[in-house]
Amino acid sequence: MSERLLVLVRHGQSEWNLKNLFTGWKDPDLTEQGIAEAKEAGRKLKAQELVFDVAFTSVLTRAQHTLDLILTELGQTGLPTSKDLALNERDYGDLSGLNKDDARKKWGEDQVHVWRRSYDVPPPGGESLKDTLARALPYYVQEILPGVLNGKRTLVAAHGNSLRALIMVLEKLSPEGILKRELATGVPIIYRLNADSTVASKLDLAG
Ligand SMILES: O=C(O)[C@H](O)COP(=O)(O)O
Repeated sequence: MSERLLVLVRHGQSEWNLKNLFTGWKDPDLTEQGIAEAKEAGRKLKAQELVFDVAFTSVLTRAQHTLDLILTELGQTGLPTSKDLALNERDYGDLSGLNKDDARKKWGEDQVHVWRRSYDVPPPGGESLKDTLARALPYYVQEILPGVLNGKRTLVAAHGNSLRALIMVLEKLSPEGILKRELATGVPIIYRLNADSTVASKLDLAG
């Protein structure tokens, strides 16, 4: 029986994470720390003796660069990889490029938290987590999940909110449950699925 392996990893720290700017669909690369985090993610996956058959990432540089660094650490460069906008970060709309602390000063702590973590309240001109889920979930169901269920060991390098959307489905979290869920940069989460696509086991490689 194949193992139905699905590993999710958020990209390493980006230049705009470091500057504390809303990023969304803007396309900064990784910082030195982000590069180190991605390499460390690769080393952690290697220590778990994981080998992959396919990879998926977004069309944004920070996720693709993270994937490249992980695959290099694993000695698996050249792995068949699909890149799709469906896995992009949530579009932060008019907030993109603004400093998160400046936004809190302007709109208040609570409003900014609602924009960043609520399920269905979009930031001005941008996507809510629900909107993000509406484009990430069909891609997961149609492009990623069938391979996983057929034994293709799968690595997904994407973004805080596109992965929160998938995690909400995988872990059957409520809108209240996902509100509190934070994803650290460069920390792989290893899922093994049952044949019915529910989660059989989960291992978070934090720390
Ligand atoms: O797009 C961004 O700004 C970050 O990647 C994620 O932002 P968040 O922590 O506000 O969801």
